[in-house]
Amino acid sequence: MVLFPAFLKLQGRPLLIVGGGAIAEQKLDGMIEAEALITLVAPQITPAIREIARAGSIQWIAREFRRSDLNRTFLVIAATGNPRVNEEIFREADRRNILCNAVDEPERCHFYYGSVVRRGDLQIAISTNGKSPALAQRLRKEFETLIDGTYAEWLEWLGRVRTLYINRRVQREQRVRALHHLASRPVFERYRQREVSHHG
Ligand SMILES: C[C@@]1(CC(=O)O)C2=NC(=C\c3[nH]c(c(CCC(=O)O)c3CC(=O)O)Cc3[nH]c(c(CC(=O)O)c3CCC(=O)O)/C=C3\N/C(=C\2)[C@@H](CCC(=O)O)[C@]3(C)CC(=O)O)/[C@H]1CCC(=O)O
Ligand SMILES: NC(=O)c1ccc[n+]([C@@H]2O[C@H](COP(=O)([O-])OP(=O)(O)OC[C@H]3O[C@@H](n4cnc5c(N)ncnc54)[C@H](O)[C@@H]3O)[C@@H](O)[C@H]2O)c1
Repeated sequence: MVLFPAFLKLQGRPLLIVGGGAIAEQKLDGMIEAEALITLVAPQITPAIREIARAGSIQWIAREFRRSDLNRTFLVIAATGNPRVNEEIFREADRRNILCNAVDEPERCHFYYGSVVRRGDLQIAISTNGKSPALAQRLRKEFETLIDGTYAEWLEWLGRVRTLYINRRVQREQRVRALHHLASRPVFERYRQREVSHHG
C-alpha cells in the first residue's frame, strides 16, 4: 500500500490522546505547536504532562477511555500500552471515520508518524512505510546536519519576496524564473555569508 503524504492544518481542531505515559508525552509537543485543541484521557499522567495541563495547553480527563470521548474528535492517538484498549479505540475510530494512530501498532493506524526535520516553516518528513523506523531516524539526523537554522530565516525572506512578486503582478514566466533563482544554492550561500558578517 502506498501512503499519501500530507501536511495537516490542525489549528483549532479537537484531538484526543488516550494515555499519559512517556509515549503520549512525546506526541504532545508537535500537537501543541500545531495549535490543536487537545484532550488527554488517562487515569495517570507523567509530571511533564501534568505541567502542560496546568499551563492550560491541554485538557486532562483523569479516567479510563470511553467511546464517547471520540465525539467531535478529528484525530486520535492511542498510547495506552494496552492492546485491548488500543484495539477498542481503533475500531471505534475506524467506524466513525476518525483518523487513528496507535503508537507502534501499524495494524491499528490510519496514518503513521514520520521522522521530521523542522526549521521554521521548512519541514522535511521521512516515511519508510513502516519498513525501517531506524532508517527514517538516521536520514533525519543526516538532514539535520545538512539543513541548518539559517534556512528558517532565509525561507521567511523567500516568502516575503515571493509575496511582493505576486502582489506586483510580475508576469508569471518572469516571476517563476526569478523565484527559482532566489531559491538557488548560490543565493542561499550569499545570504548565509551576509548573516555571518552581520552577526559574526
Ligand atoms: C519515525 C518515528 C516517529 C515517531 O515515533 O514519532 C517512528 N518510529 C520511530 C522510532 C522507532 N520506533 C521503533 C524503533 C526501534 C527500532 C525498530 O524496531 O525498527 C525506533 C528507533 C529508535 O527509537 O530506536 C520501534 C517500532 N516502531 C514501530 C513498530 C511496530 C512495527 O513495526 O510493527 C516498532 C517495534 C515495536 C516493538 O519493539 O514491539 C512502528 C512505527 N513507528 C513509526 C514511526 C511508524 C512508521 C515510520 C516509518 O515509516 O518508518 C510506525 C509504523 C507507526 C507509528 O508509531 O506511527 C520514530 C523515529 C523518530 C526520529 O527519531 O526521527
Ligand atoms: N516507553 C517506551 O519507550 C515505548 C517505546 C515504544 C513503544 N512503546 C509503547 O507505547 C505505548 C505506551 O507507552 P508508555 O511508555 O507511554 O506506557 P505507560 O505505561 O507509561 O503509560 C500508559 C498510559 O496509559 C494510561 N492508560 C492505561 N489504560 C488506560 C485506559 N483504559 N484508558 C486511558 N488511559 C489508559 C495510563 O494511565 C498511562 O498514562 C505502549 O504500547 C508501549 O508498548 C513504549
